[in-house]
Amino acid sequence: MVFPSYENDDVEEKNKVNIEEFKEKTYVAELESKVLRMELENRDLNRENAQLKKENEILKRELDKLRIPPLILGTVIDRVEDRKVVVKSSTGPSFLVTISNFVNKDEIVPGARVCLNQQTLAIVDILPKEKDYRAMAMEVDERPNISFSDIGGLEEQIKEVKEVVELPLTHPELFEKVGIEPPKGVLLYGPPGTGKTLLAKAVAHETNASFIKIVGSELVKKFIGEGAKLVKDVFKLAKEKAPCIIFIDEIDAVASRRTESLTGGDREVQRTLMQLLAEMDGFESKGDVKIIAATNRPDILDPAILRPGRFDRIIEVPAPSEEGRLEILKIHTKNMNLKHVDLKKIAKMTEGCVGADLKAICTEAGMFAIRDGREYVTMDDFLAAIEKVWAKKRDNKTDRPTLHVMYG
Ligand SMILES: Nc1ncnc2c1ncn2[C@@H]1O[C@H](COP(=O)(O)OP(=O)(O)OP(=O)(O)O)[C@@H](O)[C@H]1O
Repeated sequence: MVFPSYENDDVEEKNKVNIEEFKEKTYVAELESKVLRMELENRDLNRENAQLKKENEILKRELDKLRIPPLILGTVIDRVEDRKVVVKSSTGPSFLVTISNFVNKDEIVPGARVCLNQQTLAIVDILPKEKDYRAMAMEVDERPNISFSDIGGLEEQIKEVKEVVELPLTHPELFEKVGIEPPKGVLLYGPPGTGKTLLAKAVAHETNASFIKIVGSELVKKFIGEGAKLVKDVFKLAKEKAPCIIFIDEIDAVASRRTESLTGGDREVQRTLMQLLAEMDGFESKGDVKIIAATNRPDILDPAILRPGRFDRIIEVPAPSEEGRLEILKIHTKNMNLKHVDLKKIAKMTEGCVGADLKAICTEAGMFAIRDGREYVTMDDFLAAIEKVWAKKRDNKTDRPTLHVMYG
C-alpha cells in the first residue's frame, strides 16, 4: 500500500516553520542589536551634548566678561579682512581690531557703531541703530508734572530757585531794565533724597519749560569717550527745546577737583568737564536755557565750576526740620486712607530722615496695611514702617560732608 507522503509534508511543514522561526529570530536579533547600537549612540550623543553645554557655558561666561561695561564706543571706518576692521574709537585714535567670533560680521559695515572691549579692543557688541545711545543717557521730559506744592519743607529754597531760574525765564526784561545778567547756573547741594531733582522739575513745570536730565556719573562711566560729545548734544538739544531746564545730577562725578594723575579715566572726565565749562561760557545768560546742577558732594567740586558766570548761585537743600518733615508727610499721605495716625508725632520721631525716607515710610506703612488685608493705614503701620526704613538707613549710613568750598 502506498501511503500518502504525510511524513514528507510534515517534514516540509516543519522545515517551513523552522525557517519562519529562524527568520523571526534573526529579525528580532537584528532589531535588538539595532536598539543596542542606537542606545550606545544615544549615550555617546548625550555625553557629547553635556560636554558641548559645558563649553557653551564657559564661552558665555567669557562673552559676558568681554561685554562688561564700560566698553569703548567706536565707529567702523573700513573692513580690511574677513574679521579685521579699522575702527575710530570715541577716545580719538583709530585702531585695526578684530571682530569677536560671537558678533555677526555681516553687520560690521562702515558707519556702524560698535562697542570695543577695553583690554583687547575687539568688537564685542554692536550698538542698536534705531536707539541713539545719546537718548539713553538723557531723560527728556517735555512737561514735568511736579509743582512747588509737591515739595515740603523747602520754602526758602523754592523762593531762591524762583528768583534765580523762574524769573529770568518768565520776565527777562526785568534784568535788562536793571542792567544785570541773571545767574546762568544754580548748584543745589545736600544729602541724597532731599528734593533737589524735585526742585528742578518743579521750576520747569512752573515756567512751561522742557526738562533734560543727565547724570554725571553716567556721562563718564557708561559712555567712555562720549562724555564731551554728550554734553555738546545736551546743550544743542536744550536750545532746540528752549525754554529748557538742563538738570545735571551728580555733577561731582564730572566736576570734581582736577587731579594731577592723568589716567585714561581722569582724562576722560576732564574732557567732559572742559566741554561743560565751554558750553556754559558759550551760551547767553539772558537766554531761555537754564542749568541746575545737584551734588551730594560739594566739598570735592572743582572751584572753576563755581566761578561767577557758571554755577554762581549755590543753594543748600538740607534734610528737613521737624516742621518740614510734617509738611512732607502731609504731601505723601494726602491720598492715603489713614485711621488715627498722628503725623505730628511721626514728624517728631523721624529726625534725620530726608524727604525720600518719609516717602518710603508712607509707602511701607501702606504695604503693611495691605499685607494685613486692611484698606486703611494705622499708626502701628507707620511705626513698623519707620523701623524698617531706619534699619535700611542704618545699614548704609554715610556722614554728610559739610561745604568747605568758598567762592571768591
Ligand atoms: N522736600 C520734599 N518734599 C516732598 N517729597 C520729597 C522731598 N524730598 C524728597 N522727596 C521725595 O523723595 C523722592 C526723591 O527726591 P529727589 O529725587 O528730588 O531727591 P534728590 O535730592 O534729587 O536725591 P539725589 O541727590 O539722590 O538725586 C522724590 O520723588 C519725592 O517723592
